[in-house]
Amino acid sequence: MKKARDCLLKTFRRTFFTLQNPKPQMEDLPERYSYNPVLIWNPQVEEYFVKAYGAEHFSHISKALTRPSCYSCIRVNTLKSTTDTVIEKLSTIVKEMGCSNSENKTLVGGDVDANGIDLMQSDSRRASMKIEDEKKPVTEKFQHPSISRCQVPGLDYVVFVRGSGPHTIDYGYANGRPPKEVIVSRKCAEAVLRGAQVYVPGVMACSAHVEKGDAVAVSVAVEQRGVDGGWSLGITRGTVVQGLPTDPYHSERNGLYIGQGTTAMSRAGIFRVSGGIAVDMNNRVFKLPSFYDVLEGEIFLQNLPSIVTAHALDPQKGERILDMCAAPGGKTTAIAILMKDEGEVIAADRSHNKVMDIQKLAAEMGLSCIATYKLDALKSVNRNVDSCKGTASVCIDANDGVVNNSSNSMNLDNVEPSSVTEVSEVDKTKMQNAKQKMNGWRPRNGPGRNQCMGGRAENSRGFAPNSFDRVLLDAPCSALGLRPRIFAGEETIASLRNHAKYQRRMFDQAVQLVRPGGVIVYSTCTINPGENEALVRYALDKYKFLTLAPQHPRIGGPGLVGHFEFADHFVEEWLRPGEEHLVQRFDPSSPLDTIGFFIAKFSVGTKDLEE
Ligand SMILES: C[S@@+](CC[C@H](N)C(=O)[O-])C[C@H]1O[C@@H](n2cnc3c(N)ncnc32)[C@H](O)[C@@H]1O
Repeated sequence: MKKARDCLLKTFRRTFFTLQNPKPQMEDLPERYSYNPVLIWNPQVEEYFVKAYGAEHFSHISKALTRPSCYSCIRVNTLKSTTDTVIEKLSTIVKEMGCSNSENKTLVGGDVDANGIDLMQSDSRRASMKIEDEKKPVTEKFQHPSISRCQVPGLDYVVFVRGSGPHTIDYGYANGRPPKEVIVSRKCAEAVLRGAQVYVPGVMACSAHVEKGDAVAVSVAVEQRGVDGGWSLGITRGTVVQGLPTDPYHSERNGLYIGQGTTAMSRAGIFRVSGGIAVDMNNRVFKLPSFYDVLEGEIFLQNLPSIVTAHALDPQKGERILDMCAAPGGKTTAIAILMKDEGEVIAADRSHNKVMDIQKLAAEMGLSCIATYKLDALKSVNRNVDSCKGTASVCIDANDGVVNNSSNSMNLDNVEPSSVTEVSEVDKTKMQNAKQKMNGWRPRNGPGRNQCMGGRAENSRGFAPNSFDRVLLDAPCSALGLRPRIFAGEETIASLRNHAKYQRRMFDQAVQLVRPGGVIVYSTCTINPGENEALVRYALDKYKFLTLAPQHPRIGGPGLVGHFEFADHFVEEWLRPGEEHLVQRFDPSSPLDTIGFFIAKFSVGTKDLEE
């Protein structure tokens, strides 16, 4: 009887186990061990975007968002170097990295953008360059084939380095034996797809018996809808992966393998230590050369649309420019370089640490026309300094501990006597407090690294109305244009509308700060028309003295014309016919292969007639 029961149990276990853990079919494997994600959206947001773009176009955008651009875009600091020199230096670096030309060519998208502009030198041009090799200048001879100069007029200081992908990777699945695995968080995976390594905090789960030096297949666990309707990651950090369907998120991780790497520590180490590289990614689905920490001060890695934004602002030498949401300073430094470091670029941001980042970048790039301030963009206007061209601010200088009230700490020589703000008793007390605080901090902070403000960011209390020639509002946004993105479910219609409200309030401040005859440029890195075209509609309808201005260069596509009616009957108005060609919309699914981005440029007419 017992024998029969044992036998039955055995059969049951075998059957049950097989059902639970079906042997993977060989034909299923390429699909499982690949990178082919489907972006998850909130259903109402998806419906809204399908209405805006059409179903087919939106599915292309969704797909493009899951992948990184096929090239790195590098802006040369023309005040410190030349494009030729940078191309030569990068060629040496890329050669040392061992990137072969054939690899770099494989899956790179088209070179020609929607407007027919050849962004990079075409293959035929490269081929003819080889024939002409003897006659070429020295730089071109040393130019690596994956490196090219931007062909857009005015952007010849922009350099592209091609990457490649998606590559099919053999993860070593053999005879029903799955490879050792590491599962990482989504944020970690997105960084890896951009070229980063897997760091310890990003590892969620790992196979048993993983030792340092093991080859592992790296996949990503993406948030899933919970019973409460919210999104969560249902993996306890440290979970053991067995390569079986009983593993957490086993089926959900089909097609979410981002590459193979070598563990830099054992499984026990990964979950014991708090930092460091966990997996050295040496076989990636997307291969993009990483230029982190390379040619510091000479180059800046920046998305092409961000570079174009600085051009759209068209800053002129000697002008006073405000960058309202400036950190980490990519566009601020691009603007300062276009002004040949002559004039005044005020870079403000809400976050103290981020302001420090701008200072550091400006110092690295050797730019002295940039003054940084900690300031909430929603409180940028200070009517109490209306005769003043500067800012009412509490200046804290870590180098000498002196705390003063200044109108322009960067360049007092340029400030007219009438613009120096009088110091009230309240301000004096505040400054005294700040000074005491500062003295307490000084020993810890040491001397500052920035040429003007030392180790602390200066607090601004706002700027006088009409005190800037040009204002850039590169607004905080839903960032739904950033790539690569593996998950987009967190944004709802309500959260998208909140971003739009916040941006309108900031824009209202920008309008007050720019002088009549000046320029405002508004930009976002989102594909959401509510934060783009709808902001333009709001601006043009509310401020009759604003007009859309043409932008140069213009390499993005047209904006969206029309409107959308939400379930609560709120109607969101976009552009009107004729306006679409005055804005630039960078579509991630276009051959330009950039992030999703939007730029609008406004000319400011005579305000007093309309106000
Ligand atoms: C899109 S990023 C700016 C990127 C920057 N322009 C660049 O090119 O490097 C938006 C910035 O807005 C800042 N921010 C968000 N809310 C703000 C506010 N109320 N006032 C000022 N800055 C704000 C964030 O800290 C963030 O650095």
